[in-house]
Amino acid sequence: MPDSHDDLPIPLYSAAQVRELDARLIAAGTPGFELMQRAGHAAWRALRRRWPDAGALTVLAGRGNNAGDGYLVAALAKRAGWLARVLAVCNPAQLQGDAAKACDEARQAGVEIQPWRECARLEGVLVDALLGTGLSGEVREPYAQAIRQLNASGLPVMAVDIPSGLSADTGRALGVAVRAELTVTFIGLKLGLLTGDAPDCVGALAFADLQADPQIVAGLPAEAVRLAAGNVARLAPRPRSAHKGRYGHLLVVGGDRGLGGAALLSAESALRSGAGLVSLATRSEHVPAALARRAEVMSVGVSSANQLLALMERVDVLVVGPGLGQAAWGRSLLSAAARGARAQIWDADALNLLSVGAASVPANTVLTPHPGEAARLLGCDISAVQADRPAAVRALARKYAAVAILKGAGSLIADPDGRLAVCDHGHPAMAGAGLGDVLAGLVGGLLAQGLPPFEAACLAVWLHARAGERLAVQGRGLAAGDLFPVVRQLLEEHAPCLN
Ligand SMILES: NC(=O)C1=CN([C@@H]2O[C@H](COP(=O)(O)OP(=O)(O)OC[C@H]3O[C@@H](n4cnc5c(N)ncnc54)[C@H](OP(=O)(O)O)[C@@H]3O)[C@@H](O)[C@H]2O)[C@@H](O)CC1
Ligand SMILES: Nc1ncnc2c1ncn2[C@@H]1O[C@H](COP(=O)(O)OP(=O)(O)O)[C@@H](O)[C@H]1O
Ligand SMILES: [K+]
Repeated sequence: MPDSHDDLPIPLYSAAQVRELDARLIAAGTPGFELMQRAGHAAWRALRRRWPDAGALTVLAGRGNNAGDGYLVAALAKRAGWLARVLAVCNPAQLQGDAAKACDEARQAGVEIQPWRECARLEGVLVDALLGTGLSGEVREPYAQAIRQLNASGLPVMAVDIPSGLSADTGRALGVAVRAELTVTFIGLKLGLLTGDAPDCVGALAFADLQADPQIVAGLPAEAVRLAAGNVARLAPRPRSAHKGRYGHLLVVGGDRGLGGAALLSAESALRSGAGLVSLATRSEHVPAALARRAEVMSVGVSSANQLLALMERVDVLVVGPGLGQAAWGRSLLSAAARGARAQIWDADALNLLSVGAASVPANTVLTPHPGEAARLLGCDISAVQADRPAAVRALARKYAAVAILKGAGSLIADPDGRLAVCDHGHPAMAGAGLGDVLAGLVGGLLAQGLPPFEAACLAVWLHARAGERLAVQGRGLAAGDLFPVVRQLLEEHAPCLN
């Protein structure tokens, strides 16, 4: 399957940064209204490409420059012979600057402009030009009502720049947000288009650079990067003389009573990503099943911290937490693991124990919380994590001086130095048990093969999400273990084992 997001840029910006880009472009000689006209044209082109035969559109317009873009789309549609109407949530007499000019242009083109009412008739493709990057705070009335009406209409919706109500910084719906089928965004890709509530609001995402001078754009450091084939790390090809000792020895620690499968999934995932040697420290009663399922994994029963410490002497990387439980067994193994000077991945119950102070995080650790675990680690509730996922993952990385992966749609990876990456791949079919265990093993397998923690985390998240997408064509019911052959295949496509 081709990477359908390949045409999107890599850098991601906040709303303030996009405003700064606008200002720099204007200062360098491109008038604001010229940029708005380019935005109008880009949006109109995208709309016509997606709905060539619609023949009618209704623009819902607010009062800022986002509305200006919408008025210009209406003017272009009208001149192309479409039925084009604008429903104005803000009295056009109150529009200012470029937005007022755009409204005049729509009038001159013969566009019908009417005040928006709750009972207003909607027809054709709906163009959401209510709120753009100027949104601040929860959506107020009557905008909220207009958004609800648009969402309830059952008609196709194109969002201009960003679905109204969605925060360009966090991807959170500020009370309510438009659910678009297509979003056309301008100049810089906004971080909030890729995480949080965005996957349910943005629809297909198209990008238009508005012919912005690439040097001016490159002059502004981005807030984050979007993970893509071109910017995730590659494993080096293996020399013909390769031997397993060069690709790391990884030890998975976990699998208390009733939870044995989680640790085994992580171990198999590490094995399937190319780790040289994989061991599993688990409850003795799980060892026969582990050996039967994966004879390649050296499965050992451990009942004490000392046994684990002895095993740790021989390994390079630890994955601690899958199925670890929070009882005495898991606690003592976690505190033993925390004493080891090894690169580690802490997942699941290792994170839950960490949140209650049962251990402290060693250097070179990757934390892999889902939003519930992240909330416990940060001492807040899940809604606070989801309200600002970029801030939450950054806070975790800082608090624990570790690389942190905040999982869930639009997974984010942060390091303590402030690097931030976002993965807009993945699929809701991945919302099932064990997918996180596979990710933890994958990060570990890549660390074992020599990638640094942040690079290993980014590549693992990207491979995992891409594998989920490939499998999701078959629909729900994806079993975590289904990912192994697909991750292997993707890894080879991305970085072949041999030159
Ligand atoms: N040259 C350029 O810069 C280019 C910009 N471009 C376009 O401009 C867009 C940014 O335009 P912008 O900055 O005018 O803001 P925008 O999003 O239209 O809305 C601002 C208005 O919204 C209102 N409002 C705010 N919060 C609210 C709330 N919670 N609930 C309700 N209302 C709320 C607020 O109203 P007020 O509070 O003032 O009454 C304010 O007046 C950008 O997304 C892109 O589409 C392109 O044309 C390319 C060139
Ligand atoms: N809707 C979704 N879209 C994209 N990825 C998802 C979605 N739901 C779950 N995932 C991914 O699946 C994995 C689930 O991990 P986790 O919740 O820890 O599961 P478990 O603990 O059962 O292993 C994470 O990597 C997450 O990002
Ligand atoms: K909008």
